[in-house]
Amino acid sequence: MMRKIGIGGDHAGFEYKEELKKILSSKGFDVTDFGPDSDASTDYPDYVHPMATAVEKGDLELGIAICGSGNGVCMTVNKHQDIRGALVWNTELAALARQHNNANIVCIPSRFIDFDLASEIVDTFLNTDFEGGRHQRRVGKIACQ
Ligand SMILES: O=C(CO)[C@H](O)[C@H](O)[C@H](O)COP(=O)(O)O
Repeated sequence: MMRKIGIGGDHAGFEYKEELKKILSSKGFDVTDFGPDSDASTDYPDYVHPMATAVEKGDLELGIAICGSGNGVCMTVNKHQDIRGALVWNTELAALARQHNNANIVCIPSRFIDFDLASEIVDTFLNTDFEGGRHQRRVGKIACQ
């Protein structure tokens, strides 16, 4: 079965989003693009809130959020109760975000890493499993009651 992935961000993430979509589709992922549809200046919450909702509902397995620093999209998606968004700038952090934190959205700072690294980060994130065990206990304690 095709894995369902979301992608979204803002104007600063637009170019990376377009290239990542092509790569992911060619690898057989079912990619939903939440926008924006151009590099015109825009506001990342308008695109990544809907993506976070889709991940929360289970309509998508994982999400990719891209803005200039990665912080804006990360702050936004982490407002959702069942989202664990991780700001990631190398492949080791991408693996740890999945292995230890069961992150379900990777947040990428397009203005601070080159595209090849962003693509490697996404590949690592999508292909690393949560380890569970002691990490499950900790992840279970993240949510506010
Ligand atoms: O929200 C951000 C900072 O956390 C993102 O990096 C945005 O992409 C950035 O703020 C956009 O900046 P711009 O000057 O409006 O292009």
